[in-house]
Amino acid sequence: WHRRFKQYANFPQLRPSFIWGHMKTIREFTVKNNDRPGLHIDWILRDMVKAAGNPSVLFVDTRPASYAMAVISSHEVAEQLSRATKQYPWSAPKSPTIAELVNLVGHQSILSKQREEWKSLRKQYNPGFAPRHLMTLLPCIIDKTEIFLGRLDKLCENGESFPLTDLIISLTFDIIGAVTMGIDFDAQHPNSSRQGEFIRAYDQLVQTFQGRSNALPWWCYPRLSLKRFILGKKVDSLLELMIRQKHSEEQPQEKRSVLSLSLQGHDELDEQLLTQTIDQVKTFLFAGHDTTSILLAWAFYFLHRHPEAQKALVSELDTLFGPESGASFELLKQKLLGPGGDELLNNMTYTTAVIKETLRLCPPAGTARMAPPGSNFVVRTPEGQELCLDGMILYNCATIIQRDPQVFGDTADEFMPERWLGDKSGIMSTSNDGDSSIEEGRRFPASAWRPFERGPRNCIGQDLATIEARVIIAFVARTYDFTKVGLGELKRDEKGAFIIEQAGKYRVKSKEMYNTQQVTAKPVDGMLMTVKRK
Ligand code: HEM
Repeated sequence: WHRRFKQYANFPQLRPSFIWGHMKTIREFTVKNNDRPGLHIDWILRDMVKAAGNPSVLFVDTRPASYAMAVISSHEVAEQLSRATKQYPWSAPKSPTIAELVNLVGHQSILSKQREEWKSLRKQYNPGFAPRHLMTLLPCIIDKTEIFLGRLDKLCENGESFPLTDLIISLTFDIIGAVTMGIDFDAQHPNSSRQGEFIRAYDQLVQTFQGRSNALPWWCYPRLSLKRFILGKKVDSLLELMIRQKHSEEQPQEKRSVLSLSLQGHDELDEQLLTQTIDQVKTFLFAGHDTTSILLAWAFYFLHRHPEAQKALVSELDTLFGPESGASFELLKQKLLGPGGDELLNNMTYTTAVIKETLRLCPPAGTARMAPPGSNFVVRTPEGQELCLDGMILYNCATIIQRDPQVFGDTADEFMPERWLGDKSGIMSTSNDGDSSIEEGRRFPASAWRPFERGPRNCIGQDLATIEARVIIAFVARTYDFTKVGLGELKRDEKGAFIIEQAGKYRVKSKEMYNTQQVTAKPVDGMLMTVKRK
């Protein structure tokens, strides 16, 4: 109890219980939100931070079930964790809670490795994410998008509602499968029972994470953990077969795929290389499809809800690609793959602002770090307090940070892509490490937008994700109209028209959409929609 009531006693916090720390508080705040079952932990933490008077660091004690935690809700403090420092040249160490994902990403994953081991992996895979190389992936992205459009057309014909996130997950999985391994997983096969064994096993594995907090240890749910373990092993053995096959091919075509980069320079595929490769491939497959699909599902919902944003987006696409390309897949494909295609993509400023604003409001992922006990890792809060974070899990809560009214003003909770338009310095850039001030050409401090996190351990796939998102939006936004069904459905007046409320958005019929936890933050009902051709 010394630790509970002495070590972190000076930290801003809600009143802890003698035995359960803040576990009971979390439960109380969860119950207060029981009209939103399965609500993502970020929203519970947001309420707790508000109740504590909005401190930039909130102490949340989840011992004995897990660790003591510092919830970071200020971009200035978040930046002190993610930047390179003398003490931590590659930013503060990753949190041990990442071990919960071991069946999904493996023990050797680039996500969890530290120091030199991580650095050499990052160096190994960087060439696969260089901007010039990414542009060579455009034909593949477009081919897979064509299959997706075919699936949307079928849904237009039958008028049935469907979870948009699932449909996009199959698309982004097909893309990342091709990019990572040079393999066509055919995840978009219309008949799911005829999909390959790998896709089915993988899907079952991901399902075991539904509705679970990643912060609790495996022994809190032993049966589920066993199921995860078995499915994880099955996925590994299927990947092993594919990797062996690729290794035996004389000349891999995709020289910069994650798989080729893993095997480069190795004639022998020994056990160590095999395990290492399986783990990296698994990591990229997961990190590379799930988050991007969440981004797109929310982006289409926001556009459905915000008619002015939808109009501005369509107008940009018409201006850049020509209005006739809105109804013709081939024409748009030619423009994107023809000379100047990359420039057109780069000029999709409004589309990029839509992506940026979606990721601000609904960040699919975040980062958790840990300051080892005795490391004397001290941060300075904007309030001028110095806090030693030793022994704590440090959670940069992007959902809170990116909705900070001190940065984004009264409209912090509103979807307003325009807010990014005056921002001249590299609209998606997360590379100016360590800077939490407002530099020239920016309207907001760079560190206040961190869906890909920042610093040396920022997301390696961020440019790929935004290229994918731009291409998919370009093909979809002028051809299809999505309509939300169920939660977050829009209200109509007696003439059947949607009703505008303040901030230029349509009013919802009853309850707002929200995110739930499934490793990442996913729309609770999978974003149930119907779709029509315009
Ligand atoms: C909208 C899409 C995406 C979002 C929001 C996102 C977000 C993030 C975040 C927050 C991190 C830091 C995680 C941590 O510190 O634990 C991260 C790391 C990572 N992401 Fe992404 N990501 C996206 C897309 C992708 C894609 C497309 C790929 C792969 C092709 C990818 C691969 C990775 C990898 C390998 C890391 C670990 C990097 C390292 O530690 O060096 N991500 N991502």
